[in-house]
Amino acid sequence: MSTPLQDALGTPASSQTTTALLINCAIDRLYYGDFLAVRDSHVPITKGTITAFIGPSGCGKSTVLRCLNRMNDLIRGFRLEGQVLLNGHDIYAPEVDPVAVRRTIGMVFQQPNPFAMSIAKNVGFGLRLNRFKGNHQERIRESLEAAALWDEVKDKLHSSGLSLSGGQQQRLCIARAIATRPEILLMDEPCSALDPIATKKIEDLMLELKKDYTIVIVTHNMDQARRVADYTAFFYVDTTQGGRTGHLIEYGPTYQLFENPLHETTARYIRGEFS
Ligand SMILES: Nc1ncnc2c1ncn2[C@@H]1O[C@H](COP(=O)(O)OP(=O)(O)OP(=O)(O)O)[C@@H](O)[C@H]1O
Repeated sequence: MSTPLQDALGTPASSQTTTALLINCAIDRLYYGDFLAVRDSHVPITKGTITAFIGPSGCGKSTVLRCLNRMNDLIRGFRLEGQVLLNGHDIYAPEVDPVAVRRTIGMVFQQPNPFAMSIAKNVGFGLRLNRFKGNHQERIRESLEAAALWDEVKDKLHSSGLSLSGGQQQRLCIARAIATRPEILLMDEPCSALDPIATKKIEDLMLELKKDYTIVIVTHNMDQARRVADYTAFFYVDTTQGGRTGHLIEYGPTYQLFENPLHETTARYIRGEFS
């Protein structure tokens, strides 16, 4: 199902990458119209790991996440100064089709958003869109199994996706996102609409999926970042002087960032002194 472009994006440009560095996100300045939303945020994403973006509201976590698969392109006035390299290839290069980027880098949103169609059709949606030549039923089953949902829905594959609980709907959306076998999964606060039991299931699922996918998650929940993330990036926006531009304060292995942060602002955030 891959296109030549996808093949190119998936192939490391030999001299530019190490095997572990999958995405090199180097945002110098990012604008929505005249508004400078994010500055100076360089974040590496390592293959086969979970990276968490944390920080107070408005610091640019979701904006930076959406840069990784060009979802911001859909927002009027969006402009990026910088580069996002996937396997050493600039995903913002003029010849790159953003749709192909999004095929390689899937996304799951804060609110579970199944389509108003059957469970099976939800998961098979991207397969139909991409004219997948393989066995659809088999791929749908594999994806539901990988999303830890198969046992709960195998007898009602033709029921509406909207008939599932919130946690099941979110796992359905994960199954839909992985059905086309992206390389990377972006998750924007995937548990914020879920209860603690459903949240635990999604966290367990993330740890399982990390064997096959590289995951980047935005979370407000610092305990969640500690539980699931190998690496954490802390963003901050200092609004006290009327500023509203978010930027990266520090990035590192999760245990290091939480146990021994380099910056006082990080330490204060982790101690819960502001949110
Ligand atoms: N579509 C948009 N158009 C204009 N400005 C936007 C848009 N989306 C976000 N912004 C602005 O960009 C800045 C960063 O927003 P973003 O949603 O990325 O932050 P965040 O850290 O994810 O916040 P939260 O934790 O509240 O979701 C904010 O000032 C926000 O108002």
